[in-house]
Amino acid sequence: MTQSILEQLDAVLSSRKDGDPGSSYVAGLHHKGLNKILEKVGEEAVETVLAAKDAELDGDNSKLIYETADLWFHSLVMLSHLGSNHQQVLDELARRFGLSGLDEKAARDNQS
Ligand SMILES: N=c1c2ncn([C@@H]3O[C@H](COP(=O)(O)OP(=O)(O)OP(=O)(O)O)[C@@H](O)[C@H]3O)c2ncn1[C@@H]1O[C@H](COP(=O)(O)O)[C@@H](O)[C@H]1O
Repeated sequence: MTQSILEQLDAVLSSRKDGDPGSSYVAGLHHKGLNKILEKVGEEAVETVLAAKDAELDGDNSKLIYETADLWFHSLVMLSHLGSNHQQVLDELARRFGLSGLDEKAARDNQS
């Protein structure tokens, strides 16, 4: 089975918990600890907000996409550091989507 990019990334992030902080950025973050990771998440969140404002002004979303990738990446490092992973977030979103999502699918299936 092909692994999604998030599954592959989670596996790498997890493996970096025992990695060499000198040769791996993620191992370096794990080594520095939760406060450093949270600092990065906060920093990337601010950069994402600023990029969204710029995107609204100039109509170019490329920096916004780049910064959002940085934010997602550091959020995944945070989850990994605390023993969680992306799948638990997807499960939570799926739970919220819940019945309304199933209704939409049923409506689409009925149309086809
Ligand atoms: N996807 C990423 C990724 N996205 C962003 N970053 C890093 O996140 C940092 C972004 O923070 P900044 O822009 O503030 O850059 P910085 O000034 O270098 O950061 P600080 O010194 O302030 O901490 C950069 O150093 C980026 O290289 C990433 N570093 C690694 N990965 C992936 O993570 C995996 C493991 O990486 P290593 O642990 O380095 O092997 C690899 O598969 C990589 O592809």
